[in-house]
Amino acid sequence: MSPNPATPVSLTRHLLEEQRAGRINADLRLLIEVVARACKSISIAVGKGALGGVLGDAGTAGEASINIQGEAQKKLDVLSNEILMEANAWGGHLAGLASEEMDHSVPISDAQPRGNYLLLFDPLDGSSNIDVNISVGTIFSVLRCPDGIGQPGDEHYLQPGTDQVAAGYCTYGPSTMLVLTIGHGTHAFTLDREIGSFVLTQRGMAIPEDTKEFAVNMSNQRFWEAPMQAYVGDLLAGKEGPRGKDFNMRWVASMVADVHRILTRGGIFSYPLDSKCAAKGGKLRLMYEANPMAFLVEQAGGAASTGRQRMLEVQPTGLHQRVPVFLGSRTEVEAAVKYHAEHDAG
Ligand SMILES: O=P(O)(O)OC[C@H]1O[C@](O)(COP(=O)(O)O)[C@@H](O)[C@@H]1O
Repeated sequence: MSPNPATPVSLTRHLLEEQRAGRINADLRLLIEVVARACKSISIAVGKGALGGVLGDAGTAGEASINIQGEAQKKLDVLSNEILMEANAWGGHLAGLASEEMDHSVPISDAQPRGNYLLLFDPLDGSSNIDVNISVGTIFSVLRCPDGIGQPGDEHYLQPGTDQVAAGYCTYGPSTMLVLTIGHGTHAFTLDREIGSFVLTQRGMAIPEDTKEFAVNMSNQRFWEAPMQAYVGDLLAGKEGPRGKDFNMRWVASMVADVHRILTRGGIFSYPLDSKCAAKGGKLRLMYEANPMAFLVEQAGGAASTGRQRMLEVQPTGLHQRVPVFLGSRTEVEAAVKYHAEHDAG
């Protein structure tokens, strides 16, 4: 439902109304505001591009800077991580933070103001698209810090996605948009650059049940498991095939952009298990990519699965754990899961 443009609702007002309704407390409300402000700074840096000297690889003297994922970091990966760390370390709402770009979580020190939440984030998603001016984004997830834990360690973040109290992403594209859930629907805010604040532009996003659009990196097809080969084979067979309808394909290779399209008009996004990433358990990370996106998608009436399990019920075993991902329009995710179940049933 599109809000009344005559009375724009800022993110601050929206969150205050949620607090008045007893759906969020002041600490979490202010934490989300801190993350949103950091995303505004990242949006400015991304928007400057080459003019800001932020394109290209991080690292010095031709030495690439490699992160815990074994990936060469981009300058914007490092800058975005620093912006989020700095803003949140002094926000006063956290006990600790964890990032795709850092080996281990970082507890808030006694010298800094502390809170009761744990923040996990992918500071800049879609890194392969940074230098070619295609939409990228920031993804975040918020958990409670277990009671009585002064200095949280990595093990305290290993909570299933159902324990998230908030999740969101910010996409840096033609416009900068923040998409957010606190467990009462999924809502989209657009950054009004003139006034410098996020304004509610879509309240209660709803993913269509059915779809004719799928998103997957088809170049990995030969590495896929048999059920995934069968599932996509039937999509490509179109209306002459067992699915009885034609499907279109899209792949931006920035999860935030692909998921935003799906939250806006439906579809299914998948990054399945393949023999290239099988040893790692998948390509995408559970804690700061799959879980926050799954929470947003479910709150918009969609579904999210590993292909074999509801994503939000996966018990995490590692901070940078990877999982297969299927999310989007409910009936289509159920269809993909059914191919895996039938295959596994032999
Ligand atoms: O390069 P591929 O195989 O198409 O994978 C693209 C996927 O990898 C990602 O870029 C991984 O995220 P990072 O850029 O944060 O590492 C996703 O955004 C995207 O969906």
